[in-house]
Amino acid sequence: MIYDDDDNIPDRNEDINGYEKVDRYNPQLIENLSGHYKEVLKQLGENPEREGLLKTPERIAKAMLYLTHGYDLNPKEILNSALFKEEYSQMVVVKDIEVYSMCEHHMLPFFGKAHIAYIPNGHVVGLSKIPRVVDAYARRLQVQERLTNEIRDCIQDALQPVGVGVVIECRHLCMCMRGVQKQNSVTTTSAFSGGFYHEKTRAEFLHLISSKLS
Ligand SMILES: Nc1nc2c(ncn2[C@@H]2O[C@H](COP(=O)(O)OP(=O)(O)OP(=O)(O)O)[C@@H](O)[C@H]2O)c(=O)[nH]1
Ligand SMILES: [Zn+2]
Repeated sequence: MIYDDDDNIPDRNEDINGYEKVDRYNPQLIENLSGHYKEVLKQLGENPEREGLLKTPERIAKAMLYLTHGYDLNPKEILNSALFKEEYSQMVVVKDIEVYSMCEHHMLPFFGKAHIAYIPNGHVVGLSKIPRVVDAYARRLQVQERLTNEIRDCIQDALQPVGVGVVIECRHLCMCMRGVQKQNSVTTTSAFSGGFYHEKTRAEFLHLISSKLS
């Protein structure tokens, strides 16, 4: 069933991140989106009534809602929920964090790894919260550069550490399976703050993320 106008579409208002808030798990929203995806299948030359495709519009709707659920999350709150007073003043590095995001230009996936470091300034954060922040920003329509900066800024704001370093390496499917069709190109972006502008600190970070656990 397709809704032509605002009938039955869940209330929208601005969320904490300044985006329009949707009631992501509302069955009405899923039904509404499914109707649109059924139409997309038709327009692509498919027959949405054939057996294999009967549940596909609903599956796409649910998948897309999941792939954009980062809009519902407040990354700064995630970090603030697990700050611990601790006099550790060396670099903390969490590396090889899987990233799955979607480019905002083609809505195709880009994926790879994020490496995050910070130097505490009286507080450390629960380690799991760092990948959670990566996900909260990655599970939105993104460009890799903005994703990188947003993670840096969020950690800097919430922890007020001596500095933050973020390196992200991704493959963009919009460059592999269409367009320029370069299967092996990897894009690396980085963002730093505070102490990470110092050459030695940055070198230590880059060394730590390149070393492998044996
Ligand atoms: N900077 C940046 N560009 C991205 C990212 N993801 C996709 N893009 C690029 O966004 C650009 C959009 O360019 P357009 O020329 O408007 O789109 P297009 O005709 O589909 O471009 P092609 O991909 O070259 O075929 C492309 O060059 C993509 O490679 C990203 O995370 N960061
Ligand atoms: Zn793209």
